[in-house]
Formats: sequence, C-alpha cells, structure tokens
Amino acid sequence: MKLQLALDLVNIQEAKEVVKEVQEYIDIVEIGTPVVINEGLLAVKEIKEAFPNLDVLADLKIMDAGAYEVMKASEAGADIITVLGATDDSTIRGAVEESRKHGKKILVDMINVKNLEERAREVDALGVDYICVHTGYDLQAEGENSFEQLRVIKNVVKNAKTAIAGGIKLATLPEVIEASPDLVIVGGGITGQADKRAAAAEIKRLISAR
Ligand SMILES: O=C([C@H](O)CO)[C@H](O)[C@H](O)COP(=O)(O)O
Repeated sequence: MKLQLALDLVNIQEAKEVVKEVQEYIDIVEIGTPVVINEGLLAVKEIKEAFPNLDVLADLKIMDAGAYEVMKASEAGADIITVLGATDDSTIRGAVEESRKHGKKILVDMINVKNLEERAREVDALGVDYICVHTGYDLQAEGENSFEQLRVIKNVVKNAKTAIAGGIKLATLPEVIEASPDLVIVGGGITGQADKRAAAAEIKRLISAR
C-alpha cells in the first residue's frame, strides 16, 4: 500500500516546502488540479526536478484529448497522469497508448461515476494502471466518503491497482486500510495539520503495518 500526498491549495514554492517536510513518508506527490490550473505544468516540472526520487502525479482529470494531454504532462516529468472514468473509452485508450510511449502510468478517477461497478470493469479492461474512487471537495462538504465505493471496485477490478481519495484523515484511515487499496491519497489530512510531518509519519506507519 502506497501513500500519495495531494497538494491542492498551494503555489509551487509552498508545494516544495510541504514536500521537503514530509518526503521520507510519501511515495507519490500529487500536483492537484487547482495547482495545475493556477501554475500550469510548470508545477509538475519543478517538483519533479526538486524531488527526482519521488513519483509525481499530475491530476489533470483529463476528459478529452487524452493522448495530447498525457504527452504534455509526460514531457513535464509526470510519472502518473489522471483521466476521468466518466469520459469515453476512446479518450482513455488514447491516454493509455500515449503513456506507454513515455513509460508513464494512467490513474482513472471515478469521481461522480454513477454506474461504478459496470464502469470499473470497462475501465479495467482498457489497461489502465490505477482505478481510483474519489469523493471530491463539494461532496465531502455534504458528508460523503468513498469507503463503500472502494469495496465495490475491489470486487470487480482484476488488472489495475485500486486507489482511494477524498477527505481521508488519520481518524478514518483504519476503515480505508481495512479494504486494502493499493494506493491511499491524502491531501488535507496532512497539509491541513499543524504538524504535517507528524501526520504523514503516522499515516505511513499505519499503512506500512498492513
Ligand atoms: O483531487 C482532489 C480534489 O478533487 C481537488 O482537486 C484532491 O486532491 C483529493 O480529494 C485529495 O485531497 P483531500 O480530499 O484533501 O484529501
């Protein structure tokens, strides 16, 4: 089980400072969608250059032009790029094909996918690397989470690795770990804590104990 730190509400300089603080406890750094919107793929490039030993995920949430956008993110240094499960198969196929040319990985974000079981099977058959259940900020604010969705995809996904994101904190981590995802994605559960390093260390400790 790997730990991904999601950075959403920071600029490039702040992102570097947070990663520096917690780098020994994380496997993947996510350059979140808001950061890419604010700073562009330069954020991916700068973080990869500053932390070459960590994998960098570009959370582009690609909905169209799969191959082109994966190509640009790959050139910027991303190791993993996100595509939305709600898009059509041709976009996901294009993203996967392009990622293979660059030796990169595709994580499909199932945010707001209604027919989760059926779509997870279809996406899995497209050869993606990760399938991720995700409760976004807006639904988190309404008290939702993705714990049950994780159990659903664990039952049907046979090839891809599974991941979960959205409001995961130390208090809810045991329930997540119980379902054994391959990747746990934590943003505010680390970046929103007074002692980020201690939070990351404790999350890593619990994940590694499995
Ligand atoms: O993908 C995310 C969200 O849609 C904003 O872009 C977050 O990175 C993801 O939800 C993880 O962050 P937390 O919910 O703060 O753990």
